[in-house]
Amino acid sequence: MISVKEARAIIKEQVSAGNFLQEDRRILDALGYYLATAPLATTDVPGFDQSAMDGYAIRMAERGVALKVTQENYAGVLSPGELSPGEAVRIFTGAPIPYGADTVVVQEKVVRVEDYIRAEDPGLTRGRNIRVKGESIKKGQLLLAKGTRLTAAKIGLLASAGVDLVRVYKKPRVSLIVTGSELQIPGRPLVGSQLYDANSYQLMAALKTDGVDFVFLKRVKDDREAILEALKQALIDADLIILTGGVSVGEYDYVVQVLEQLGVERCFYKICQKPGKPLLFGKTASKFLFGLPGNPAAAFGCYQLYVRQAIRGLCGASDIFEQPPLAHLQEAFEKPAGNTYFLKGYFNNDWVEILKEQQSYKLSSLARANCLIELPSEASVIKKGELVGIHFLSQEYV
Ligand SMILES: Nc1nc2c(c(=O)[nH]1)N[C@H]1C(S)=C(S)[C@@H](COP(=O)(O)OP(=O)(O)OC[C@H]3O[C@@H](n4cnc5c(N)ncnc54)[C@H](O)[C@@H]3O)O[C@H]1N2
Ligand code: MOO
Repeated sequence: MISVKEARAIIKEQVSAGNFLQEDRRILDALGYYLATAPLATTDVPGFDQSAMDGYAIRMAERGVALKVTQENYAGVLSPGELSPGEAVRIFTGAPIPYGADTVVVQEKVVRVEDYIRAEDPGLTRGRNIRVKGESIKKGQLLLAKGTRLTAAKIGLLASAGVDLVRVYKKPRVSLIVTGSELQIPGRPLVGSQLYDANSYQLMAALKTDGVDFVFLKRVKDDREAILEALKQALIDADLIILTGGVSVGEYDYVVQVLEQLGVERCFYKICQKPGKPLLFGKTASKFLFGLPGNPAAAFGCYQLYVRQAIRGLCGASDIFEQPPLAHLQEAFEKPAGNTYFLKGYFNNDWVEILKEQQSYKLSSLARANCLIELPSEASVIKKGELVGIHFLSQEYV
């Protein structure tokens, strides 16, 4: 059995050595992807000197003088035109500054009588309300660093600088194999000692939340041949295989044996942690595999703590298994030293509460949780108010 720290180090090392395939994507199809090369601005932003306000373009030296409005510049106008002495140009936000003008006075600070205006803004200074060409971004400038994950705001930045294609790391295709002869699909009646399959649903949903687009799902009975066939197929279909159930020591727990038969190298099996002790991590030449324990809260916890980080790594993230944020523990907790505990928790305002019902078959507490609290292996008494690491669960925000 290995420690949590060792398990993290092994996954990080293996995943970082993975063969990262790249592809070009349109920026709108690249949300959540990691950049494989740094995109450069195709243009200056702004591309020309332009007005930041609705008002009048003037010469600063002619402030306070009656000026004839000779022209109107709106955003998108083809030519900026020219401003001669004694003139003003009616201008709108985003419109080009006419040659000869050096200042824009906002319309609220202008007195207009027919075709004449007078700028009455004592605070006006030269260059006011003008966005200068290239002030925000210079043509050829590096917009985002390699390894950056594309978010909505970053996609907006790329678009503003004229970038339409980006080179990103391909996301892994995932196969999810859910084992268990006792499993029934929600919506169908339970027979005998059947129970509803929660794992495939929670993991599919988590993968979706985490931006994994290609997931093949297969449910199989605790049958050696069926597991073998499902795994053979998964090794063809996917880059990452996630199995749930059948990783323990029971008579019907075939996963470990079948993996050996298929030549999957076992990187580790069993971690000094609770829950999720029987977690398995393996690899072939180009694929990775996790065997998650069947108990649903343990399976979900192992997904959040390990699989999700591996997926991030395979997507090109370099910051996997970073130190988790800290929170104050709301009440004291005692545990035996030697195992890392991951407790279902609720974080709020710098404090974290340990939820009732920590057993790994109980999902109502997991559904209330927004994080897992990490209590280190060596600790046996953790006092109220002590700082502990918290791992936020995959969540979508609206
Ligand atoms: N003698 C020992 N027994 C067990 C040990 C051990 O060390 N020695 N470890 C226990 C721990 S901890 C866990 S976790 C489980 C892991 O067992 P498996 O991964 O082999 O999982 P199963 O036996 O298939 O199932 C465990 C439990 O979870 C339920 N389950 C399974 N799949 C689903 C699903 N998709 N949706 C909902 N519930 C599911 C299953 O019915 C069982 O109740 O082993 C302990 N035993
Ligand atoms: O540790 Mo098991 O993974 O408790 O349910």
